[in-house]
Amino acid sequence: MGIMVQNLSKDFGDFNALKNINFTIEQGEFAALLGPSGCGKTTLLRMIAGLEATMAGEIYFDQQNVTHQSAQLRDIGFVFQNYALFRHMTVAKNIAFGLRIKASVFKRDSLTINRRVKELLELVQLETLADRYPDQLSGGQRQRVALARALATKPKVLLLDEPFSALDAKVRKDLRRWLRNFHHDINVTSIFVTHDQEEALEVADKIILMNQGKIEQIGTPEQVYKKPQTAFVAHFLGDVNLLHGYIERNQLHIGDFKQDMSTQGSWADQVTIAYVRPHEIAVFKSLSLRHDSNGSSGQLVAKIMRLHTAGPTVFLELSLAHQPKPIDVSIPFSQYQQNHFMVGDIVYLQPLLLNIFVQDELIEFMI
Ligand SMILES: Nc1ncnc2c1ncn2[C@@H]1O[C@H](COP(=O)(O)OP(=O)(O)OP(=O)(O)O)[C@@H](O)[C@H]1O
Repeated sequence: MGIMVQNLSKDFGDFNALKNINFTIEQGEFAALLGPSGCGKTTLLRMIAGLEATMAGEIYFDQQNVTHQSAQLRDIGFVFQNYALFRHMTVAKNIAFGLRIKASVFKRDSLTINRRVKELLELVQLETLADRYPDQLSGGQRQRVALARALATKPKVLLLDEPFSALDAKVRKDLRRWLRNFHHDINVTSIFVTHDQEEALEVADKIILMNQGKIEQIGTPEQVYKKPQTAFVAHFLGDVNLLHGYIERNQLHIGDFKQDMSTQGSWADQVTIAYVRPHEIAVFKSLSLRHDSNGSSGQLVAKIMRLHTAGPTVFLELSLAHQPKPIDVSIPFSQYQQNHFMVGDIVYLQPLLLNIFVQDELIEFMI
């Protein structure tokens, strides 16, 4: 089932928690609502579920307007942050719970219910744990039971509110990979709330990135990561370095690095801020005077202040002339070995991908 949200707003007293939210999620898509704490993700998810009243705007499931429909009628499976399993019930009984409640509606007898529970246990790969109680399970297993329970009645939409937040980092990582594959198999339209950018980038087909009750950007993980439309998105999605520069006569200058901007139009002379990710900077031991076909020339001169290796990657902290703060660059270990980089070395940098902003608006994107 596809979901469409139109002009949705929500106030709590004087506080404007959601401001004119618009997006669509296609049938079978896995969307992440991503943003910092307090940006309105849970409120939005609860409104889609029908657990929070809508003040302005509309919610459609396929073509049907469900804005004022009760949660029970929306045919939704919900997985919460904390597992919310019944402690006095076994895994199988927890999963069967929703089915038994709805048994009269679905005309299900015990045999049908047991068959469905078995099916769900297989789906979440917990067949052998049917008779355990929640206390006898790991956090990851409990969350899989919660997922099976949410899916028991074959909902058309699955909503997950920070489903992994109570788990430790390793289990969290394993479970999100598992969920990605699992979603691929079940193909239920799903929305997943998280404040963890890595999680959203790894799991979701589509990311809806929010900040202070508004949507900053919607796109695939690759689009939001590589083409952030606002400075907030660039900052929020992973490590970025900030480089101060200026445009003069249609040429961008950052230190000795220059980029011709005239192919993209005509630019007023102005100060700019460019964002570049640590792995999107090439590091050279000696100065190269080449002019690239994309109109860039020159390199940024930098000094290695610190370096440390972490498995296959080496992290360099570099200070640059005319830049107020040092920047971080990551390179493959093999390149570090070949070049014998050492603290105190002077090196030459070439940005491979720059996002340039003028007063928080993205004006240019290039490779
Ligand atoms: N019932 C309520 N009454 C008043 N304010 C509320 C209520 N529920 C949420 N808020 C406020 O609305 C804003 C959005 O809250 P929400 O829980 O949706 O954020 P969130 O992005 O899910 O945050 P988190 O990641 O911390 O869970 C917050 O500032 C919160 O304090």
